[in-house]
Amino acid sequence: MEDGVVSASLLPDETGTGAREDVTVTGEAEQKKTDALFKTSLCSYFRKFGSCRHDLQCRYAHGNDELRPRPDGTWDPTSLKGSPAHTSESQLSSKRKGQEEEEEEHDDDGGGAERGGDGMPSLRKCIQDLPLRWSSEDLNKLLADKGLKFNSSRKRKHSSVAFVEFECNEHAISAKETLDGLLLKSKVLKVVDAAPRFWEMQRVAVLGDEERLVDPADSKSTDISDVVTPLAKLPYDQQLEKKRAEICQVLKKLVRNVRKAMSPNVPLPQWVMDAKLRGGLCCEFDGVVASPLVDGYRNKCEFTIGHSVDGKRIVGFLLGNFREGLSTVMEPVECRNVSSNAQIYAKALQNFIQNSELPVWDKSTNSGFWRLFTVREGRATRGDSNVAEIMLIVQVCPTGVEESIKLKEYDHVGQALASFAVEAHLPLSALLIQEHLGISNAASPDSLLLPLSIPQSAGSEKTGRGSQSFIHDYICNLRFRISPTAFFQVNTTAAEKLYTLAGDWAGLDSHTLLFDVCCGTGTIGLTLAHRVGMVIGIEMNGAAVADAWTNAEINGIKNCRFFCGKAEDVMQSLLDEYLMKEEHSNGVADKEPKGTVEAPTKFLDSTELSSVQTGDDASTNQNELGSHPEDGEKENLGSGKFTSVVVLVDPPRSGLHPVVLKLLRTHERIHRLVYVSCNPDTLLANAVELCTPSGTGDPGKGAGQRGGPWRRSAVGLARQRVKSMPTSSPFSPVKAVAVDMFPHTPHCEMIMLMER
Ligand SMILES: C[S@@+](CC[C@H](N)C(=O)[O-])C[C@H]1O[C@@H](n2cnc3c(N)ncnc32)[C@H](O)[C@@H]1O
Repeated sequence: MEDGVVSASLLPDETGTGAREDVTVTGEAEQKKTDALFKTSLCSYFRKFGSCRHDLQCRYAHGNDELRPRPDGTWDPTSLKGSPAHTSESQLSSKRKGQEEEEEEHDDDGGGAERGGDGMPSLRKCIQDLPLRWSSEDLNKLLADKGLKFNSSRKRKHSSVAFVEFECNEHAISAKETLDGLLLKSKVLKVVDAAPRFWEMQRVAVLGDEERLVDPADSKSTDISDVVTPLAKLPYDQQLEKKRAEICQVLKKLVRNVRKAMSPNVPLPQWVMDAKLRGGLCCEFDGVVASPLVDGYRNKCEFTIGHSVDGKRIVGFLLGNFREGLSTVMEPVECRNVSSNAQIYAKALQNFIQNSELPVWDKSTNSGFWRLFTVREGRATRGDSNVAEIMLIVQVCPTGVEESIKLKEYDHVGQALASFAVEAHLPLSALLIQEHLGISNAASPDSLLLPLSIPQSAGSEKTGRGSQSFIHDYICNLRFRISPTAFFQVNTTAAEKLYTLAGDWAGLDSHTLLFDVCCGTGTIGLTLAHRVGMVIGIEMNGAAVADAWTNAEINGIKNCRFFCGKAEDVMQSLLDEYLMKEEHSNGVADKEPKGTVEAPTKFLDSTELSSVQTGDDASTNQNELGSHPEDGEKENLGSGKFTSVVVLVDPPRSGLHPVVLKLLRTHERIHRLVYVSCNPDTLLANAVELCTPSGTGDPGKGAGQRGGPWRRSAVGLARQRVKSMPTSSPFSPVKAVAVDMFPHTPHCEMIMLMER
């Protein structure tokens, strides 16, 4: 869900999949060594703490000695070797080398402003009133022109401030003397010490993909609400206007990037030629649909358990990204997107944990017990804003805790939360412990989930001792079961608007075969099932697939099939199977699509659920839970009645896999595509691959341009990849709309209809 930078818990995309990539696994060490990027970046843990548990097997360099150049000959820009100062002097004599070794030592012990403390001038300076258009490169040029030496600099476009770190007082003082008061483009520069907190926040803002710069002059910006909901201070209509302008830019960029990707001898598609008539946009844009609920709209919040600045145990949000040096957690007060129920439960758990003997997770040592707290809410009926069901998930790391102590603590926390629910008259339907041993709090969907019993008096729906492992919500008049790790849109009422629009644009009828790619619990496909011949849902999370089958059953929907697997692995065979069925008059396919498994349709109790979640072979589940119902019916559904195939994709923030893009491009039966996206940047990149006409030139050409792939933007990579796309008819963007699913944050969901 939302923002890697602020807190993993609040990113729009809640795939719940994948632990951090930078976690080194011993067994992979050899393979990593052959990786061209092995040891080409500095290890952040080693840099900060002087050691790293992966030791020699770490894929990242422990200090500048170990650092290797990148395949294009450049150095990690955060390293001394990659700093502009070093680069400009790297050809220097061996005398300089001795100095460099000294620098490395400083770098490895965490150096920086701390050494400038104790009354000494800070080594981290904030330069104010710089030109807004300047990037770091412009700033570096100024520093180099003035002969100033520095370790690193950060300047974002559209910000008037920059941060520069110096190696020693002498360099810092010299920079202040040279730059403070300097007249630059009719502004007088000001150089001040960067306060550690702002330094950290700036690092986070600069490295994140959000426009979330913090003005050091604004003391209020230490407020966690500024980090979690940075737009909250703007009136809502201005937030919508800001998002509208940003989406317009994306729509313009599609035109520019497709033009750029095309070779000059290929005629421009009509939609590109018509863009001028639309003010540069690639297609009609229907603006941004407002969220029906603007405050407290989130039905899911993930709270980090950690320490406040003064060492108090807190259940709240991280001030920034730990890798960027931030591990402070602040209470979620005044975060306008968080519901009151979530705030209340967070406080309740915080009270419990403050008295617990077990430690909270410490990111610097990767040890501790209490880690993350998730609150998920479901409404009683459609349109009803009353929350009827709440699921609480407490994530812990039980490593090193005696079994009996651990179980006692589970019991205690369960009792405490259940009693609190009764006292506070709050619903409590599901209460689970998630055991997770990884370094990052992002547990994989197959981590162990233990349902705790909820006493009779707690909870509004489930009574008696025992616990269910799911909650329910309503979208477009349908009831949905939601498992702990399954994705469900966090703003339910806005999701209804999104799904309705997507369905209206898809041009559906009873002869349509609808593919719902990345279907989660089946929400989109099931809400549109009555308008099509058949829905095929594809989803990689097994628990979500089980939910989707159950949701079809709860709502009496019979024309939907859901498959568990990665779209890139299973979509081709599903298209083959279901379209082949249509071609064969008996409509029966002999084989299941390769690598796919239809999930069980039966309701799962918590034991069965955890067998799905612990990654047991889903076919075993199918066998254990009985044969697939409606087998006979399934054979009839495809028999020659589909006159159109529509694909609706709703991928995670990273967008669609190249295999899926190629399949969409090359499958001759797919003429209409509805792309639902929570990340306009990846939609843009994917649309470049889908919409650029074939014949764009030599695939090898340009491969070496602008450094290696790690230096290119997603859209730059897409322009490159489109050159190897097999000759095929391109899609044209037809119309786009955005739906504001995330008021007060910079995020926005959008839909683009593409046809050919
Ligand atoms: C943005 S959510 C959309 C879910 C659903 N359409 C909804 O609105 O509730 C993306 C979903 O894609 C799934 N997913 C991520 N990568 C996938 C892949 N490669 N193949 C299939 N599903 C994937 C995630 O598990 C998640 O459920």
